[in-house]
Amino acid sequence: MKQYLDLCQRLIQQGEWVENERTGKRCLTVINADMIYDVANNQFPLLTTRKSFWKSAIAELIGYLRGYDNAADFRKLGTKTWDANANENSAWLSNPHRQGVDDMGRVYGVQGRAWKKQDGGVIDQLRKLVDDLSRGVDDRGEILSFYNPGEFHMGCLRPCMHTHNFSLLGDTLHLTSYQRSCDVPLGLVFNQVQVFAFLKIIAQITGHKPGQAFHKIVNAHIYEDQIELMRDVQLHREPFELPQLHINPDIKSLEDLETWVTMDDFEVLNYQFHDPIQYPFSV
Ligand SMILES: Nc1nc(=O)c2c([nH]1)NC[C@@H]1CN(c3ccc(C(=O)N[C@@H](CCC(=O)O)C(=O)O)cc3)CN21
Ligand SMILES: O=c1ccn([C@H]2C[C@H](O)[C@@H](COP(=O)(O)O)O2)c(=O)[nH]1
Repeated sequence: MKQYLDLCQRLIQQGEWVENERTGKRCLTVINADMIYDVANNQFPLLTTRKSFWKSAIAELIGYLRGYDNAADFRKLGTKTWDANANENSAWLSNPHRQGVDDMGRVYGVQGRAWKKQDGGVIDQLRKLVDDLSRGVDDRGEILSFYNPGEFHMGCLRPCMHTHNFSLLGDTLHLTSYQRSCDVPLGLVFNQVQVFAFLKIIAQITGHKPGQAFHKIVNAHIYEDQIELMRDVQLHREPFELPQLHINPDIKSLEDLETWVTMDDFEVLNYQFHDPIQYPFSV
C-alpha cells in the first residue's frame, strides 16, 4: 500500500505534463516504477484508501487466461471494464476488423492462448508454461506475452500489462510482470490485484509455493481530470492493514480455470477500506 501511495505522491510532486493524442487529455507522468508484492505471506495489495472492486479485477484476469475477445464474456464473468473500449472508442468503431458489438479484436488473451503462426497454426503460451511448471521445469523462457505488434491494428487497444515471466527457484514460483502504460488511479488498482492473483493461481495449479511478484511499470500517469480527487481526497486518507486473498483449493488445473471457476471461488478476508471514490475514465 505504501508503494502505491508513494507513486501517487511522486506523480503529484514530480510528474511532467504530457499530452495524450488518443484520449485528448493531458497526463502528469513519471517513468519507471517498481512494485513488489509478497504473495508468500498473502499480503494482498488491494487499495484500502478507497473501496476497490477486486472481483472485477480478478474477472478480467480470468477472462484473459481463457482467451476471451468479447466484452460480453467479460460481463458474464463479472466485469464491465471492457465495455467502453469495445463499444465507445471511435477509432475501433470504424475499424474494419471489428466484428460487431462487444468485439475487442485480437487483444490480450487471444494472443496469450492463440498467437497465430506463419504456418497457419496457433501457439498456446499459457498451456506451455503451465505444463512446464507442473513438471518442475523453468526453461528461463516461461513467458506469456500479449504484445503482438503485427496485430495491433486488429484490436481495440494495445495491451498495457503485456508480459508475464514466471521463474521457479526450488519449489517457489515467482512472477515478473511488465506494464508499458499505467493509469494509476484506475488501472493500477486492478493491475496490482491481477499480478498478485496470477502468481497465486499459477502456483496453486502447478503445485508450487508462491513467492514474490515483481511489477515493473514504464509510463505511470494520472489524467488531468483525476488529479484533484487524488491530491485532495485520497492522499489525505490513512491506509489500513492489507487484507488476504483466499482461492478455492479445488482449483487444480488450467482446465478448472477454463471451465467452472467463477468469482465465488475467490474471497478476500479482513478488507477494511475508506469510502469509494469515482475517478473519471478516459476512453
Ligand atoms: N483510461 C484507461 N484506464 C484503464 O485503467 C484502462 C483502460 N483505459 N482501458 C482498458 C482497461 C480497462 N480497465 C479498467 C476500466 C474501468 C475501471 C473502473 O471503472 N474502475 C472503477 C469501478 C470498477 C467496478 O465497479 O467494477 C473503480 O473505481 O475502480 C478500471 C479499470 C483498465 N484499463
Ligand atoms: O490493464 C490496464 C489497461 C489499461 N490501462 C490504461 C493505461 C492508459 O491510461 C490506457 C491505455 O492507453 P494507451 O494509449 O494504449 O497507453 O489504459 C491500465 O492502466 N491498465
